[in-house]
Amino acid sequence: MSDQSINSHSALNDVDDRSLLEDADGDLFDVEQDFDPFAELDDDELDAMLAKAEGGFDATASGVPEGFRSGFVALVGRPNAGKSTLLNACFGQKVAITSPVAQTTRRRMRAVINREGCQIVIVDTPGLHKPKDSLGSELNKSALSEIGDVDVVAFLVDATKPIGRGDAWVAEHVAASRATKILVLTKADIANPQQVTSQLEEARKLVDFDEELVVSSTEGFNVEAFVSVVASYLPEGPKWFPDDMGVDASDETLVSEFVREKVLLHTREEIPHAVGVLCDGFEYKRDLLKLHATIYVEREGQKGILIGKRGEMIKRIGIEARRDLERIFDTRVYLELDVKVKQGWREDQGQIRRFGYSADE
Ligand SMILES: Nc1nc2c(ncn2[C@@H]2O[C@H](COP(=O)(O)OP(=O)(O)OP(=O)(O)O)[C@@H](O)[C@H]2O)c(=O)[nH]1
Repeated sequence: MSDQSINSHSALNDVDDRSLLEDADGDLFDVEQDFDPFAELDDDELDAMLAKAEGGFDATASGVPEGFRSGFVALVGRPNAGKSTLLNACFGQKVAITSPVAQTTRRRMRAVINREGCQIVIVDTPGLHKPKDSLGSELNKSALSEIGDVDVVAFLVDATKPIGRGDAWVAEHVAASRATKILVLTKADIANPQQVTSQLEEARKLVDFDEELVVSSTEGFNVEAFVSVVASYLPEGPKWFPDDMGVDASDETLVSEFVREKVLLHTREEIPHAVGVLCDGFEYKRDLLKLHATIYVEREGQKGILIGKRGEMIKRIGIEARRDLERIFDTRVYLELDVKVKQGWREDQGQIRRFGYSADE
């Protein structure tokens, strides 16, 4: 479907739509966040997992080739280090949203990647930072909880930004982990050789790394090398997930995240941080996927900016989000957006949870 035909049908583009303009003080919706990593396993796989937990993995019994490796790697680092971009590059498709805005990632996302002889679950975490509100504390909690729970921790450091106190603080947590530690210097394509050398030297002072790699996720440089290095440190084990497992985000989560990414890309200053998105309508009608999402901001002024002059901003956000969603769901998409005000939601644990941004998700 062309933009023109979507334009002519979607209420998204109808800025006189009352729902876009009315004041909103209703409660947020509950989001379904019910990913159960074990729900997909059959009895044999569960048995193999239990055997492993009890101290032994029998490759023959589990049906995977001798020497097959599987496990979890967490990507951690400061906001903007390039964690989500590396996850997308390893996965081979954009599933985690990315933007130049710090703290883009608010939900831990796990993506299953399969390569010859191994299955790796890559865990993207929110950037670790000094929290300014309850939302920030939740994001840190979520990222830190992963460090203690995986086989490998990849500490991502931006090659172009001098290592500072923030990195040192992240490094303390990485150093304390019992997992294998890999230093990943990111954005090699825009760093000069001196930056790379000095960043590596500085990072080595922070943690005793088992391995180090310089990568460019956007250029695909050393992405497969990263996968191979991670795989070499994983324990022998079964395929925990079916090959087509993909990511642990629900369809509704992907919708709300891709809408939020477009908000981050097109707005400035406080708006990106004040925005929370919920997908509250998801319905297939023959070959059309009908979606509805509500964008929550904290103040009336922010709502006005988001809608824009004659609705141009919200229209742009909707068109770009729809394009991504058509690619992800491989079908035509009809997307409606509302903008509502929810004052002070970033200090409200209940709302943070309903958006799916809490550490317990
Ligand atoms: N040139 C270049 N830019 C990159 C590379 N990796 C990431 N970026 C850019 O850096 C910015 C931040 O990338 P993200 O992947 O969103 O960073 P993140 O660590 O997930 O950020 P948070 O969600 O804030 O924790 C985006 O604008 C990316 O396009 C790279 O290899 N090269």
